Amino acid sequence: MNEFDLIKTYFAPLATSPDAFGLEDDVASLNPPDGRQLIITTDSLVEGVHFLSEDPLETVAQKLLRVNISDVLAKGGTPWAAVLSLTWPSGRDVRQISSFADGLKADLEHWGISLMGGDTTSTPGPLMLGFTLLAHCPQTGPIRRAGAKQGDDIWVTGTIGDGYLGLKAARGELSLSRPEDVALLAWRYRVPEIPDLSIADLISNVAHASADVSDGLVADIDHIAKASNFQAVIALDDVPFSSAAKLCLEEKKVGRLELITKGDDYQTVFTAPPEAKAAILRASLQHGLDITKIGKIQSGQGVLLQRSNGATIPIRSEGWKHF
Ligand SMILES: Nc1ncnc2c1ncn2[C@@H]1O[C@H](COP(=O)(O)OP(=O)(O)OP(=O)(O)O)[C@@H](O)[C@H]1O
Ligand SMILES: Cc1ncc(C[n+]2csc(CCOP(=O)(O)O)c2C)c(N)n1
Ligand SMILES: [Mg+2]
Ligand SMILES: [Mg+2]
Ligand SMILES: [Mg+2]
Repeated sequence: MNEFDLIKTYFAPLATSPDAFGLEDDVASLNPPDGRQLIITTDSLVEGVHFLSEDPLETVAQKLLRVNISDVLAKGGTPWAAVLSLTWPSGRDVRQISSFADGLKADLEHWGISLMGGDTTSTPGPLMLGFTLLAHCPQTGPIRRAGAKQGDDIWVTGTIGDGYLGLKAARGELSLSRPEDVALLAWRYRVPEIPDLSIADLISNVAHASADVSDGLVADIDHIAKASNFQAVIALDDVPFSSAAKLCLEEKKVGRLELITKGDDYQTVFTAPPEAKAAILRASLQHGLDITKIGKIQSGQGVLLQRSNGATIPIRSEGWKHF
């Protein structure tokens, strides 16, 4: 199958918007929906850096979408259209593109995203995937990292640390008294859990500042603190962990500090004024969103960690850095 057959067979069916011209032209066109503002983000995945060579490509495709969708949701945006850049290793069986396309289709459909175009190349190096996601948000614009106010509560969706533990699990470096939890964690690494679409409206309606967690909970809260020129206090006892992560803590396979600093979570962390609490809990109940209050914004700089005895200590974590 040559490059053009491949695009026609696997990617053209994912171009559901007529403005993608069936992936048979030099460009696609876009008009944001009436009354909405266009937002754009891009994140790449590289074999051996973001996923393991032996990971099924169906899950790699889902991870590729989710690491991008998490940025958009955290800004109060609705995912809409996307561009895919595929750099295929010359030594990898091209038939694997079929599983990649299956994973892509599942998540594109789930999130209502049309593929608008892309690029296909080969390389003597590792598999590299670039994904650019276009989305729309209210005319008031995306919720920024800057904007947190003194007295805001800090909230986080889902649970923290499964991606980090899942990498150990996927590498065969984790054993637990419940082996099914090892398998579950490896799955979480390959297909990160991200909040439901309903988080976008909640963020738009109540958040002063917001970001997704990718580099690490502490580092990403620090981004908000820095951009907003305030200090964040995280109550360590309140950070939500999955039952598998709790088992890892009980069986001393990991420490809580590792879980909150290592990243690969893709949940949303946001700040909101205390009076928004009722609306947040209502949305959480109404949409089945899992949202936990984990801290406060106050005057000062950086991030403090509040221990069980109430004492606060500064915590510095740069999070994941490529160089
Ligand atoms: N090579 C680049 N060229 C232009 N802008 C870039 C480049 N790399 C990053 N940026 C921009 O820098 C800012 C921060 O990017 P970063 O990738 O750290 O954010 P993120 O996607 O939220 O985090 P993560 O990559 O860990 O998911 C964004 O505005 C991003 O568009
Ligand atoms: C094989 C393997 N080793 C390490 C990690 C951990 N990791 C890689 S990049 C990243 C931050 C987000 O990426 P970026 O900043 O590029 O968007 C994290 C936490 C992984 N996922 N897979
Ligand atoms: Mg990025
Ligand atoms: Mg990102
Ligand atoms: Mg981000």
